[in-house]
Amino acid sequence: MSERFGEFVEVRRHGFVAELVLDRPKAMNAVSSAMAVSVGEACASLALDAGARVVVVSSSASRAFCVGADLKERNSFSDAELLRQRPVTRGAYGGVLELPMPVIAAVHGFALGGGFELALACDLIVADETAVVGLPEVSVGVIPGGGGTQLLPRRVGAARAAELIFSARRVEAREALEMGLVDQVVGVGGDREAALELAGRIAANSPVGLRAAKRALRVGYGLDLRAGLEVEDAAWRSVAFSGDRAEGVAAFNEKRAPQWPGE
Ligand SMILES: CCCCCCCCCCCCC[C@H](O)CC(=O)SCCNC(=O)CCNC(=O)[C@H](O)C(C)(C)COP(=O)(O)OP(=O)(O)OC[C@H]1O[C@@H](n2cnc3c(N)ncnc32)[C@H](O)[C@@H]1OP(=O)(O)O
Repeated sequence: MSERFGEFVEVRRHGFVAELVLDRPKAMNAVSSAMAVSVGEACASLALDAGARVVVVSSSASRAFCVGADLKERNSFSDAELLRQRPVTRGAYGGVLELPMPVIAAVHGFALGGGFELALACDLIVADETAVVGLPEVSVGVIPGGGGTQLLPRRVGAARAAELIFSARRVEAREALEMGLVDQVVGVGGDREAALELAGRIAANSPVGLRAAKRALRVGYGLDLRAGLEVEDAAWRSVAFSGDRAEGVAAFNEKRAPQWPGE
């Protein structure tokens, strides 16, 4: 089953895994205003989809995951149009970042600028050997505006994030893995399959638990330990009396696979 969101985004279902496909291959998924709107709409729909336990963000473009903001479109923008477009693209990136379930980016080819920021907004990044990532914005006179200045240091530390953003350099797959910019590197063309396989393994777990664990990880990160432990306690209490917990414990004791109620 699949659903289109505008011309450039498709959502496909694989059981409890939803795949959000960036589908503007002729422009290497350059993020135009229309595409940003569609990404935001698709995320708003997925956020309310209890059957989507895990989301994979993939690309139909052969050479790229996403090459960032559409510089051709932006070249035609007046200052007013650029400012008007900002909340639209914030909606797209915020939509990915705020998805309540685990999100995995499947990256091959170029993931640059806003394209890498979309991947950084995901929880995990699976790349193939062709992946080339980076935040080159200062080389075109801007700065990472899709969360990169905040998300990259959380992945690789302040100094490495500074080096990558200041130098605007691209990083190929193997070095990206060593630096922690991506979490897995697979053979050429294997990123989507590997991401869907990982998503399937994660989706076999409690959907209630997965969403609570993501909340604790996201909200607690960056807090001091005491405040972080309070966030974890609140997340624990949100699942302590859930149907999923009851089912999980019963299934373990009855030596059978759980059938998660998802509530
Ligand atoms: C996380 C939640 C928080 C929310 C906070 C707020 C959110 C706000 C959201 C803002 C959006 C993000 C903004 C972002 O930070 C800013 C940017 O992304 S700036 C752009 C960054 N990207 C780049 O700099 C990449 C530019 N492209 C290249 O470097 C090269 O094209 C390439 C990708 C390395 C490929 O090089 P080549 O193989 O040599 O091929 P070509 O260069 O000839 O390109 C082929 C063809 O594609 C066109 N193209 C490539 N990139 C873009 C692009 N970014 N936009 C538009 N078009 C692009 C290129 O022009 C060629 O076209 P042709 O000449 O064939 O017509």
